[in-house]
Amino acid sequence: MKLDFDLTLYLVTDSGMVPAGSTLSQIVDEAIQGGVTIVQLREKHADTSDFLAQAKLVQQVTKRHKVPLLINDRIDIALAIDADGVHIGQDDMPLHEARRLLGDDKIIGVSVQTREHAEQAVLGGADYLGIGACFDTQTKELKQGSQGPAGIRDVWEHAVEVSGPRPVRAVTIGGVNSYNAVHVLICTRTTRGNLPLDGLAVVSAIVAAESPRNAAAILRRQIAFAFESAWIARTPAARDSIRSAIGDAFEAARQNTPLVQHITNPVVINDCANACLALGGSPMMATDASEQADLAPVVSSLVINIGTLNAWQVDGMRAAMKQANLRNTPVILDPVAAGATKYRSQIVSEFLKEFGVHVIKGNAGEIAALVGSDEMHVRGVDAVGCGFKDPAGIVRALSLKERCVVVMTGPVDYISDGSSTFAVKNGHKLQGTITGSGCMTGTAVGTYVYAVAHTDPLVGAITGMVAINLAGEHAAQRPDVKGPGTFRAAFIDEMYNLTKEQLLAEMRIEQLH
Ligand SMILES: Cc1ncc(COP(=O)(O)OP(=O)(O)O)c(N)n1
Ligand SMILES: Cc1nc(C(=O)O)sc1CCOP(=O)(O)O
Repeated sequence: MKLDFDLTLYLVTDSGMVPAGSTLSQIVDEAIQGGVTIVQLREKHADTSDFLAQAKLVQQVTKRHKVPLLINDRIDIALAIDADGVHIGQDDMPLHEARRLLGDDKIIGVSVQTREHAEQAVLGGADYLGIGACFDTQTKELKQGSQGPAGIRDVWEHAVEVSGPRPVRAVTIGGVNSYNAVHVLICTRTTRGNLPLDGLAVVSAIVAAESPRNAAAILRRQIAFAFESAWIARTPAARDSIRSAIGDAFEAARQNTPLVQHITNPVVINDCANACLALGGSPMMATDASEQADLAPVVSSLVINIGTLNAWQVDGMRAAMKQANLRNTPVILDPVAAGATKYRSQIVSEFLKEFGVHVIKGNAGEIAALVGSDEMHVRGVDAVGCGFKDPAGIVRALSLKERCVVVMTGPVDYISDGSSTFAVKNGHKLQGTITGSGCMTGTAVGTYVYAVAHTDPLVGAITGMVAINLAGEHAAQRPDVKGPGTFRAAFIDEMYNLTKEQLLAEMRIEQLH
């Protein structure tokens, strides 16, 4: 009978990374104690006798812990030590030959890079797939480059589709670590059925870690978080109590004073800091990469605004998002003028590949650029065009593509988590006459999203939109407001003065999906 196996945290070894004074067997031992559930011995440069000797040593450890041991590429070594199975790549022995030699009781995993590879492996009877490469890696030279979580999802979805009622099992590999583990597992869930990968495969994140045991334990914690996460695809029934949830999120900010860390542009930095304070948050505007790790433990949410992008800001943004992702702190991305220049488009696409972002907030032109629609465009920082035929559908499509909540601002704001989509019809046209009102919207979302992010970032995003738009309406009605200058000050005042009762009585939201 085939051994039951658990792919949750899959350690692939590389003895070239073992630090002086340590042995591979010790590392495997520690890693299993930290939570590794399956081990693959991968010796790319060892001759047969060294490989065999290493395999025997590592097998003593895996047997002691009752964790399966697979052998990379070498069926002969697997047979010699009676390993639990093998892992083979596209250039190795064909699956049917490996199966013939090993028999049905052994585990055979196959590396796949494309839908076609996945289909062949599934139909050929692979026990699991190793889909790669997720990210760039220092561990081996990649023939085809990395696909990012969205590319891995595409292959995984196809594998699930062709494997019928009992989906094949799969992990992804390549550049995976504790910082990006949650992002990878959330972003690779299938669109239909919301099916996650079975786990993650890593080499350097454990073998080269200072403490393989701690590294494995942190990875297990992150994987468990991702499996339990409700960040996407909630059921529409959960929306019944949306109004009271919005009221609760609004109040939570006033009670808990979330620390909203911004890396934003100098044009709006002061307005955003004041808006955050007025709504009940505590603004932090630290931009340097070197201080993000120290700040991260106390940050409630992170707002990344690419308004005046430059290389050192990008470094700070990367460092901050990496830390936020490790702590599962909500990240709000404002892709200002994405689509206006190649540089911005490229940076945003790299960010969305590498980091988990929980809310994207943009105007119609920015959202069009991210979703790949030519119905709207960006001119400078403004959206131009006649509008989307189906704005709610566009927002939902981007949400499903990026696996996050998407807010599209405009005369009507559209907000979707891919499952439910809402229109927020509050707001005043004077908001469009001052610089920074869009950026303050990102701040508002960041202020409210923290409290509910782990259960429902959609609620936090809608709360931010309703609160800021009501403040705009209230400010515009004031007799002392004569135009953009007086509106700007009154806008902050009305954020400060807004009450939960007003919010609940005056919000104009409509559920569209
Ligand atoms: C779990 C897992 N997935 C993929 C691979 C890569 O295997 P392969 O394509 O055979 O490349 P090498 O490992 O031989 O460099 C893997 N080893 N494990
Ligand atoms: C062994 C291997 N296979 C890959 C694939 O894409 O199939 S990537 C890879 C190396 C993964 O190492 P690390 O976790 O250190 O990035």
